Amino acid sequence: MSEVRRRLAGAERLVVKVGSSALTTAGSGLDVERLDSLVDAVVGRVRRGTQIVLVSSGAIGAGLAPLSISARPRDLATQQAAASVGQLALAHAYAESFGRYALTVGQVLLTSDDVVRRAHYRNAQRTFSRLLTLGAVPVVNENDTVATEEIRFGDNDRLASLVAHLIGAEGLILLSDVDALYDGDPRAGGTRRIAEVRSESDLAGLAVGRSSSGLGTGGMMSKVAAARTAAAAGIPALIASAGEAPCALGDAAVGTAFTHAATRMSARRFWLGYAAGSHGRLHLDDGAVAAVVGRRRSLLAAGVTGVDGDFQAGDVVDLVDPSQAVVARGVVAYDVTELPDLIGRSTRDLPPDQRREVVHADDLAPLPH
Ligand SMILES: Nc1ncnc2c1ncn2[C@@H]1O[C@H](COP(=O)(O)OP(=O)(O)O)[C@@H](O)[C@H]1O
Ligand SMILES: N[C@@H](CCC(=O)OP(=O)(O)O)C(=O)O
Repeated sequence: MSEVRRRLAGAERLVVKVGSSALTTAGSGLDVERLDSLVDAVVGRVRRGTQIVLVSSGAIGAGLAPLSISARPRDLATQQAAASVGQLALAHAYAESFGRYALTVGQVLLTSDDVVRRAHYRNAQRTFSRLLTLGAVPVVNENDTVATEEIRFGDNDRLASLVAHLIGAEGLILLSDVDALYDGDPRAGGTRRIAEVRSESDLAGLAVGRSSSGLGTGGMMSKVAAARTAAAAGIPALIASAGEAPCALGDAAVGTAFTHAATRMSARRFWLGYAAGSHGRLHLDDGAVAAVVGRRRSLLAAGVTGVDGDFQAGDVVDLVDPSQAVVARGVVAYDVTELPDLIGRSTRDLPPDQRREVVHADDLAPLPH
C-alpha cells in the first residue's frame, strides 16, 4: 500500500466531503438510505478515534422535490430557495442518522468571507475546534441562501479543501458517484482509472469534465482542483465513491490517492494561494517568473510587462507568466493606477519613493502548474 494511503488510513483528523450526486436523485430528492450508509461509515471511523468534519452538499437537490421543481434550477434565486428548504431536510436527516449512534451533529454554514477574511477564519477555526473537542460531528455546507454570485464558493470540493487546511486535517476524502479519477470521462467508455497522482505530471493529458448527474456542480474538475490544493498544502487526498465509503474511510485502498507535499504550507501562504480572492493580474516576463517562482525572490517593477484589474496597494493579485498561466499570487504594494509608469523600469531608474518591490517575497505564494 502506498504511503499516502497509509497516512489517510491512520489520520487522526479528516475532512470527508460528499457530493449531491451521491445523496440525492433528480425527482425524488434526498436519499435517506444512502445518507445512512455514509453515516455508518463515518461513525465506523469516529469510533476508531478519528475526528471527522463532514462537508455535505445536497441542499439544493434535497429542496427541489418539496418545492415541486423537477430539474436543478439555473438561476440563483431559485437555487437559494431550494437550498433553504433542502438544508433543513439535510440537517434533520444527519441529526437523525448520527442519532442512531447517540452522536450529536453541529451545523456549520460558511460563506467565502469566513475563510477569506483572516478574523473570520480564526473564528471558524475556534468553532470547529470546540465542536470536535465536545465530541460533536460538524456538518458543513456553503451558506447558499445568503451567498451572492460574487462571494459564492460555488463548489463544495473547494470549500472542503479550505476547511481541511483550516482545521489542520491530516487527510481529505472526496466522495462522489464515481469510484475514481479516470483519464477521460468514464461515461465515454474505454477510459483508464488513475490510482495514484504523485505529481503534476500524472495529471498531464487527462480529460477531466463536468458532472454527469445534473445535480453536482463542479464535476471531476473541481474535485481534482480541491485534491491538488490540499496536496500542495501538505494534506493527502482521496477521490472515491460514496458507495465505497467504508473502505475509503477504512484502509483507503480504493479510489485515486493524491500524494501530499512534504511540508505543510503556512496559514498565510495557504490563504494567499487558495483562499483569498484575486483583484487583478500582473503579467511577468520569463526572467521575473524564474526569480519569483524558482528562486522565491520579490517581484520588481522591471519584470512586469502589464497589469489589469482594479486593485489597490494591499490587495491580493494573480501573477501570470507569458503564456497567461497563473504562477503565483501575492499582495501588491501599489495601486493599479501607479504601476503603468513603473513597470519595465529598473529599480535605480525609479523615483526614490517608488523603489519598493511590486510584491515582496514574504507576500508571495507560488502555485503549482
Ligand atoms: N476524468 C473523469 N474521471 C471521473 N469522472 C469524471 C471525469 N470527467 C467527468 N467526470 C464526471 O464527474 C462526475 C462527478 O462530479 P459531480 O457530479 O459534480 O459529483 P458530486 O456531486 O459528487 O460533486 C462523475 O459522475 C463523472 O461522470
Ligand atoms: N451547496 C450546494 C452544493 C454545491 C456543490 O458543490 O455541489 P457538489 O458538486 O454536488 O458537491 C448544495 O448543498 O446543494
